[in-house]
Amino acid sequence: MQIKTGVLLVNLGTPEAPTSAAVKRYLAEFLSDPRVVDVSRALWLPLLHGVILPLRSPRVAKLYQAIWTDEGSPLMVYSRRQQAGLQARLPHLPVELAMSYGKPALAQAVQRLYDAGIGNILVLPLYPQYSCSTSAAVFDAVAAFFANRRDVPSLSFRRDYAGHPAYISALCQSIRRSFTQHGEPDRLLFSFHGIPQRYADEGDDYPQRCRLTTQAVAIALGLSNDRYLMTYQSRFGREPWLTPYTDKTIASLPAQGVKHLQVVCPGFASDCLETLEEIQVQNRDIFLEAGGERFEYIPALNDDEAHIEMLAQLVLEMLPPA
Ligand SMILES: C=CC1=C(C)c2cc3[nH]c(cc4nc(cc5[nH]c(cc1n2)c(C)c5CCC(=O)O)C(CCC(=O)O)=C4C)c(C)c3C=C
Ligand SMILES: [Fe+2]
Ligand SMILES: [Fe+2]
Repeated sequence: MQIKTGVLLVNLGTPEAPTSAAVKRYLAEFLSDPRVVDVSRALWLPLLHGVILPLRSPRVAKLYQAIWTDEGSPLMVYSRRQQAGLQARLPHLPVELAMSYGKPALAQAVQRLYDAGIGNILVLPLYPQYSCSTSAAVFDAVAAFFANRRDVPSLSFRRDYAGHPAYISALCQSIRRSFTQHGEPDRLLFSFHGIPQRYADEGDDYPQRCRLTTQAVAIALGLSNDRYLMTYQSRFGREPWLTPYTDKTIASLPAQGVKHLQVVCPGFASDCLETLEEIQVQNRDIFLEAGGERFEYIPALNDDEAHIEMLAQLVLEMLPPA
């Protein structure tokens, strides 16, 4: 009998509504994962529930309100479109979407594949650059689902796709489109979500994976070193995160003669709070207030045809030989 294969697409997750209560539920689950915040539970959980969630949830809910669409949170809207696009492209393989935090819950998505008699699961985290705080959290959750079961299926886990030619080419297409539409900027800034510097010091190769993507795109676009920069955004908490920081760098650029800036965030498969609000609103303001003149944010790959085709290629590469 032939073993049936199914695909599990996984992204981070997002609140169910742009309300303080829904954001609190989402952040409570997300920030309780030791893969995300690894400090001692005895110290962290009282601080999280007593201080961080009550203060942060109402503030962040307002930010979500600013980007919310009629169809819901952008991250969920684009993730659903990616699932539908990939399912249409690969009609013979069931494609499930799961979120690490919130809904659709990963355990339920895996259960659906399990109930459908899938004996081979291809797990594709939608994080182009591996990090212990994201991709490894997906790995843990899939392993936890099967921890108490007798019948574990075959599993393939795509660690990341930071230098995959189809990913680099989809990014280049999107950047070229922006250059054609707005003209070539003085600088192209590649901004990636940050992680604590300590995680990298302890072995997370995320910064190397980000550099690989940036260099591959810069080479493919023929950009010389003085035409682009790479930074890290979305810092959380007090300890040092990867540098240089996106906001500080952007604030310093106009004084160096950079008046026209374009920003691309290759680490986000879908637009979300961190791109649509932090980059497109907050960092645009920082640039203009520092004397910049033109700022354009280049959208994430979202449901671009080239992105769906790239996801299909990744899945086909994971299939066992016929
Ligand atoms: C607390 C530490 C955090 C680490 C480490 C972290 C890593 C990390 N995150 C993403 C992708 C996304 N993060 C998003 C939101 C977000 N991230 C953190 C914290 C950490 N992220 C918080 C607290 C939040 C929520 C918003 C806020 O309170 O500021 C999102 C957007 C979700 C959405 O609903 O739109 C994404 C996507 C990556 C890729 C990454 C490590 C490489
Ligand atoms: Fe994050
Ligand atoms: Fe943020």
